[in-house]
Amino acid sequence: MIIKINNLVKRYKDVIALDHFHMEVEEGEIIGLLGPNGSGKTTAINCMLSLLKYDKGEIQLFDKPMHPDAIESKRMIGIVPQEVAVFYELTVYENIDYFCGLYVKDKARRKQLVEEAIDFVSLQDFRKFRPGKLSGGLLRRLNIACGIAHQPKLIFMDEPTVAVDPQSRNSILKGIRKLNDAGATIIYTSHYMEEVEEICSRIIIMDKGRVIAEGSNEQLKASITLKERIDIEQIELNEQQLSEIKEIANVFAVQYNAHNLQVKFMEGKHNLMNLLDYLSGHEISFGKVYSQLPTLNDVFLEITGKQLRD
Ligand SMILES: Nc1ncnc2c1ncn2[C@@H]1O[C@H](COP(=O)(O)OP(=O)(O)OP(=O)(O)O)[C@@H](O)[C@H]1O
Repeated sequence: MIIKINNLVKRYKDVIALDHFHMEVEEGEIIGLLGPNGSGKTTAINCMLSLLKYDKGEIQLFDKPMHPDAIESKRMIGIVPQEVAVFYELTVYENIDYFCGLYVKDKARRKQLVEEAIDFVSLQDFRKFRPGKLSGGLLRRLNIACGIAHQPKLIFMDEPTVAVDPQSRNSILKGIRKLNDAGATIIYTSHYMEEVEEICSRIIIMDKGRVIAEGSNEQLKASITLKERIDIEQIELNEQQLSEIKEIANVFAVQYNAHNLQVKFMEGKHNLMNLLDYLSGHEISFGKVYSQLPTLNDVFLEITGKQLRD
């Protein structure tokens, strides 16, 4: 087991940042830690890395208890922090070389690793640039190169795509898959559900310091009642029509305001057809119609009653 966490509790005075948090990670997984701002993702990572003291619980990395002096374990870990953490007076090459040098003392080996990291994040043309001259997306890529140059087995990435342009974001996500293909286990925190859906083999959803659901993207979506959501714009309905729509097969929730209708369906077939049949049978006119499958936001909403993102 690469990570095993039991009953982790972390308080900041009155705030419970982690409330009996648990997590188990096997080699080769890409785990998505998904939760709204303040749900405890960064605190969980910082506790795992022994950067933060915690009040209660056990943390094992690589089957050994984790503590601040666990040098052997730390050598096998790469960290890409949320805030870009590089030296502005060093060049791209020197930054990566510095971070790699914390773990790899052999100069020839390090040179090779630094070159590989530069290739990996496609910063070949910028190796002599200082960070101040790089765009936001390139800086993020440098941040990643600094975290992974020593070829760690376990990589923590804390919101690596915040504030990057779509092109850099795609290249970061592609890079994460490549690292995983090369054997790294990855813990990826985000509040962007689309990214987590795209790259994670398993997703752990957090709220208020607790794990509220976990599983693959498909398992999580299968676990909720909602299976299809139909939105209809520019529609005029009276109370009676609304209660009749509630009686259509598989409907379990109906919302209507400002001439917009949203109908939620549980498992079943022909939902759109049944709804449109009802509307045409009652000569009700309407504008655009959208049918959507559930998202991870729906999973979060059904469990907590609130949106994943504000
Ligand atoms: N140094 C600190 N002092 C006091 N409270 C803190 C501190 N760091 C975090 N918290 C609180 O702990 C809770 C968890 O915060 P944390 O940063 O771990 O969440 P997060 O899920 O990583 O959020 P974000 O997506 O915004 O980074 C929040 O209520 C936060 O306000």
